[in-house]
Amino acid sequence: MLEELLIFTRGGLILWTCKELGNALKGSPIDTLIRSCLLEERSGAASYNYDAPGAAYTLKWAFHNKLGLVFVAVYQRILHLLYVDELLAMVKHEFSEIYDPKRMNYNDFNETFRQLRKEAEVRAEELKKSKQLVKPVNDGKKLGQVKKGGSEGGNKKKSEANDGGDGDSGKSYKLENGHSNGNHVNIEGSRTGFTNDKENASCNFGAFNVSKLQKLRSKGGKKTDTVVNKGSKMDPKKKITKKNRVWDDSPQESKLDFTDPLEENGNENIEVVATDHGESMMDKEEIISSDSESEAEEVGKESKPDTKKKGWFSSIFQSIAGKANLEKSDLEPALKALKDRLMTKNVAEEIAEKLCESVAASLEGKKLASFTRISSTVQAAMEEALVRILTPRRSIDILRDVHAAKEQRKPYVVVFVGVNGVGKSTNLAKVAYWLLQHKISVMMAACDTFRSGAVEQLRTHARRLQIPIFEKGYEKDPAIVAKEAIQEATHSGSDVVLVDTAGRMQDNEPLMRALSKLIYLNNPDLVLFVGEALVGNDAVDQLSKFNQKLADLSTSPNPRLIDGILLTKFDTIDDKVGAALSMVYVSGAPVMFVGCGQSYTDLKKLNVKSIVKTLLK
Ligand SMILES: Nc1nc2c(ncn2[C@@H]2O[C@H](COP(=O)(O)OP(=O)(O)OP(=O)(O)O)[C@@H](O)[C@H]2O)c(=O)[nH]1
Repeated sequence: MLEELLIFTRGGLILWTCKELGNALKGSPIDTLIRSCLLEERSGAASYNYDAPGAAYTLKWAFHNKLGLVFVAVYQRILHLLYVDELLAMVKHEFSEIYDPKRMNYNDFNETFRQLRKEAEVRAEELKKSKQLVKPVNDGKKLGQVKKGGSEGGNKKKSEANDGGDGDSGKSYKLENGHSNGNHVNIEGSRTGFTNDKENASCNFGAFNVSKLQKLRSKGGKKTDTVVNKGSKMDPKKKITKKNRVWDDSPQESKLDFTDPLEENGNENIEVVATDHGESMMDKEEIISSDSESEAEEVGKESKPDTKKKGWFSSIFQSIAGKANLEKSDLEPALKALKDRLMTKNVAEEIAEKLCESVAASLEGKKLASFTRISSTVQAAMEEALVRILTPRRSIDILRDVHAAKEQRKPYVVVFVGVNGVGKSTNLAKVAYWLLQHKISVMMAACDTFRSGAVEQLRTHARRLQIPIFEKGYEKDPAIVAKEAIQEATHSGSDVVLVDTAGRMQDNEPLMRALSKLIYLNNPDLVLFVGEALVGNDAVDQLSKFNQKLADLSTSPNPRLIDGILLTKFDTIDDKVGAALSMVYVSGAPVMFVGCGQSYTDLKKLNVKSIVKTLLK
């Protein structure tokens, strides 16, 4: 049986909810759907599963993009209700007929809904009996015309008035009419406002199971639910060919700098480095604009419309110039091109696909007056989505947290994890250097007791930086070494312990188990995943499996997962910046540092604006 049907605006106002349905919902499935799925550019998924204690729900949704409305149905997963998609389409159609942005009370919709539900149930029953295949309903135009047989377009004036409604995002969802949740849901339009809630929810996205990780990340727990997804399969053999990769130290003429100096008010050394890099960055930016001037102008808010020849986007939309409303078929070619473009920038295929599905879902049915507006609207929607994903949902201010730990007389502990050779030790040393510049005392803990030479490598960094190192040689349990290092740091009054760990492949179960133990035993303040910016689809595999293994192999009921990402070798990737997007999308963890060279000062912050611009170029 259907548990809930809710209609709200994209701005967050609940317009109508069915009071007759079922019992009060357990947990907060709708809040979680919005936070974990709709606002994270995962709305292209077919459905969303939510587990609360004593209940397992499936949620389905439909958008009326032109009117800025969202329709969500919730039902018990066990029931496999066949009519929900049809019912949503019918409700969408009928409600759009009576919707008025100025109107607040829709009690008269109760009776309409009752009829629609009855009709949908009867149809589903008939189909079941006759074993016919359920035909998809297109926006309720064929079915459920309980009153008059209008269409979405029948509400022109109202929809125009509401066209800008999307900008309202950021208000709260006020649950009215005694909605069963009985609470207010704060939906921030920007990820910066999100808290890191622990929830039993997830979204499944094809083979690499993003949703599971999403759930694990937010809950910090083990598998609870899955989401049905029509989605595509990721072919692990399919690799993106990378061109012009440079491995040596020589600066590359055409490479880009997508980073910000680590600290605006940083120390002299970092500022000097930043200044040097700033100059070269300007050069590089100039190279980009002269390479593809017309395309670059289409990207971002600074772009000037229609001053140059039409780019790839424009040509794709030529066939639908002048269309009043965007339909899925209109969007498909453009989104296919967008997906390919993202993949050329090293975005993992699965991520590119999901993003395009989400953008399509947000644009379908939107009223677009002219060719130019179609182009810019699609581009703007993708740009917004990318910014939203890359902008950290919560700030992790290491310096502030270090001082807070200091006040409690305990060291702040960071564990560096990742696959082999990505630059863990080198970038650990860079972070140590950065902390020293902020007058924070640092101790290194040599917990790579596996690879020969690893301890000596770290010792060299410690000597150069003149900081203490805690080491116990090789073949020791790294979890115990880390524990002793933290005890030592507590005694000696070190502010921070940076724990180096052995590189390990995400599928290496014994080593992953050892890492899980290290994290469980020492409960670090920050688990930093060090990953190369050079990877494409592998980025997803590495990060998702690290998270998965940390969750599965932990003995704790609330396992710790990756808190942040340190992206290395950014100086070698030219404009193939997609790994940053893939990693953040798949883990939800922010990129906290970017390694962009082999000296201690080569550590920066990610410049989201620059990355987005490059991804869309
Ligand atoms: N160009 C460039 N090279 C880097 C960067 N960070 C690290 N490297 C180089 O990458 C190589 C591997 O670095 P390590 O720090 O030894 O990597 P690791 O992850 O500790 O290696 P394992 O302990 O074997 O897993 C070294 O040659 C580093 O100089 C970076 O940001 N840019």
